[in-house]
Amino acid sequence: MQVLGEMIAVSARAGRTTMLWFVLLVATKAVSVALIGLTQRWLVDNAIADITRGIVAAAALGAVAHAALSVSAQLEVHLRDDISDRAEVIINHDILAATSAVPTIEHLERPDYLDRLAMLRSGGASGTRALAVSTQVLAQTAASVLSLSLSIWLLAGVHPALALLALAGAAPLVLGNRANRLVRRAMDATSGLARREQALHDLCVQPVPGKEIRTAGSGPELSRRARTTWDAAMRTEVGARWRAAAWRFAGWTVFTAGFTAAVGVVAALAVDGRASAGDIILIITLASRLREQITSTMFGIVRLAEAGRITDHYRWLKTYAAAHPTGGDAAPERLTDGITMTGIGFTYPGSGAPTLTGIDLHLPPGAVVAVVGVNGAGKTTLVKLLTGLYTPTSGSITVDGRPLATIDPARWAAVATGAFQDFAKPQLPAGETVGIGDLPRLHDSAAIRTAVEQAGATEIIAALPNGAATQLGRHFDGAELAHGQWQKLALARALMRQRPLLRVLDEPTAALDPQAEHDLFERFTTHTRAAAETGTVTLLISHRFSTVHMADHIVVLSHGTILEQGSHADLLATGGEYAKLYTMQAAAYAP
Ligand SMILES: Nc1ncnc2c1ncn2[C@@H]1O[C@H](COP(=O)(O)OP(=O)(O)OP(=O)(O)O)[C@@H](O)[C@H]1O
Repeated sequence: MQVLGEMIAVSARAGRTTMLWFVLLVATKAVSVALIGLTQRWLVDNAIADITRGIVAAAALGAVAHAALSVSAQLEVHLRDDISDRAEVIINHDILAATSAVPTIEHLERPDYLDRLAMLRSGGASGTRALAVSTQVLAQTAASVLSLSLSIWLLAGVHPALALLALAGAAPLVLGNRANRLVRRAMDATSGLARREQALHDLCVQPVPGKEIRTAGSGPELSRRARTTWDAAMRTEVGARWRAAAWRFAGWTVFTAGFTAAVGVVAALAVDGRASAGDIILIITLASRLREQITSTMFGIVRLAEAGRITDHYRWLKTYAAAHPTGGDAAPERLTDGITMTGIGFTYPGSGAPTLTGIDLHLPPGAVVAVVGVNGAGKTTLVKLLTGLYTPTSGSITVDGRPLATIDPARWAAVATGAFQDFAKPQLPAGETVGIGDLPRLHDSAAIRTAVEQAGATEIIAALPNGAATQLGRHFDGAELAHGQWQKLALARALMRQRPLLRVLDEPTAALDPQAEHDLFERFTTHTRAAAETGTVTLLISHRFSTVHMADHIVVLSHGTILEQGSHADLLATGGEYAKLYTMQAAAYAP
């Protein structure tokens, strides 16, 4: 019932008046078929009885019924598509809003969420279109049922046994429904495989991974895996389709047997003189239309079932978003006490082992804190918790003594900024690529210039044919940049907010050479200390110790726990893990 309510609500939002006109049209079409059968009977009976006025009236009424049928059939398609197009825009907007409304990114890494999103976005009749057209299909199906019922009622008027055609007619509906359920279940069961195949396919055909795949010569193996995955999905789907076809065939066999029997009954009645010539015409007209009426009813039910499935995913997404309410307190304007993590533990959803355990860490205001550790130690995960992209499984994070959980995620995001190792390459004009780092100043060219300068990207913009106005990226025939140049722009984006409370730099310079990284961080730390009145905490993750040693405080992570922490000098003096790694790297870089 809720699914039905959701379908109707979407169409009402797309156009209430157009929808009412549409319902009126399909009802007219449904009644026209019965009227055509009746007028033909009157016409024939009046012609045999030689009643001129009756012939004229039946012919006129028949002509009106035919005209109503063809006009409503034409307009029906136009109105249905018009409402569906508008509804589809609304649905897509809702999906995007529901996806981006969730302040954490957990859902974007959850397979069940991605499966539902993939099914919704699959396009065509099995995606959002199915929902967009659902109310119109509902009205059309109701009209088909009405038309079918009128036909059966008229048939029963000639002889009650002819009403049994309804039973025969129900067979394709019932068995067809069973067939559709089979196919639907198979499609749901294979959506994960389809996503896996798509991921393998993308690896082979997209330019960035394609380079690596071709050099390694792993293309044939990946294609083989994609094919195996595809075959497995297809086997399940094709098997289900064959079984569904068998059920449909059985349904139509029952109907054909019933139709043959009905023709036999009418022939016997005519021989006995209990049926008029008009009755015979009526029976033939209606019975021949029965097949079309049953087909459209069945087709309508299939599409409604599909729409129900899609509506269910759509409602799930909206409920998921609603379960992550936004709102909360304002973030402080400046930090006086800093950010504190107490007893933090974190396990990724669906993962058995914790990634972080027992993290106790104080990030003082105005400090530059570096986090080091081997790959997989949990550095990025720590950043995800501090920026609010994930919620800790245990423990608490406080900002100037206030729990981060009570601060509005959107307002916390507005005072945090970050540059990440897996940075985005927004294909926008160069200035906007940087400006989106602080939306209110998207077109503030002075602010953009400053951020670009601090990120050491001035020369990159200057070399573009139209400077900051140059469209970037190949998707839109724009200028393409080198990977490291894109990374510098990502860094500039993170610098758009000049006075954040938290600035996260998660290996944002991995594509730069060590000297460039060193110079950049020197500028950064100077800048952060200059902005001391805001108390900005800068959290820096880097594998390069020549950069790390500039930090005020260094945290060494290992297997999700803090191994040691202190200043560069303290840690060297302790002679622990940090001292070992630092000495090793210094020796490797020594001339
Ligand atoms: N989305 C995720 N779902 C499940 N596990 C994850 C996810 N992201 C990371 N992990 C796991 O968490 C652990 C820590 O990952 P994290 O990215 O925090 O490490 P890191 O120290 O930043 O590593 P690197 O230096 O390579 O960037 C890894 O074992 C990784 O497999």
